[in-house]
Amino acid sequence: MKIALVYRSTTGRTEAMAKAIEEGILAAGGAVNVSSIEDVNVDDVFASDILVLGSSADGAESIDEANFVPFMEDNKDKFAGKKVFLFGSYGWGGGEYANTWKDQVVEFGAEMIEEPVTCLEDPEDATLDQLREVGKKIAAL
Ligand SMILES: Cc1cc2nc3c(=O)[nH]c(=O)nc-3n(C[C@H](O)[C@H](O)[C@H](O)COP(=O)(O)O)c2cc1C
Repeated sequence: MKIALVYRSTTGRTEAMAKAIEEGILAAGGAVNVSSIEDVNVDDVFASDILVLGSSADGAESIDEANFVPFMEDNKDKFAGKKVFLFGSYGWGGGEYANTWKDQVVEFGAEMIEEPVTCLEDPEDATLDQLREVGKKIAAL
C-alpha cells in the first residue's frame, strides 16, 4: 500500500519521531513519501492508502494552527477509507491534543491503525523504538 508521512516540527522533536517511523518502514522493506506540512503535495498524500501524520502541540491543545489545521479542514472529504497513524511531541498538555485530532480523523471516516503516540518534549529511546515498530507494522499492512 502507498504510504505518505507528513509532519510539522518546530524544534526537531516531532521530526525525530517521523524519522523513526520512516526507519521502521524502510527496515521492513516498505517505501514512504515524507514531507513537511509546509511543502506538502496534497494530491500525492491523498493518492496514498496510509497517512502517517505528525504534529507537535500548538495554540491551546491544537495541532499546528498555521498549516495542519487548514490541511485537515480543507481535505476532510478525502479521509474516508484511509488508514491513519498520528504522532507528535508536546510540552505541558499531556498529549491531549492528539486525542482531539484522533476524534477528528475518525469523524472524517478514516480508520486508526493504532492509538496516537505522543511524547513530552524530546522522544526517549523507548519511544523511538516503539515508533520503529509501528513503522514496521505499517509497512506490512
Ligand atoms: C506557540 C506554541 C504553542 C504551544 N502549545 C502547546 C500546547 O497547547 N500544549 C502542549 O502540550 N504544548 C504546547 N507547546 C509546546 C510544544 O508542543 C513542544 O515544545 C514540542 O515538544 C515541540 O515539538 P517540535 O519540535 O516537534 O515542534 C507549544 C509551543 C509553542 C511554541
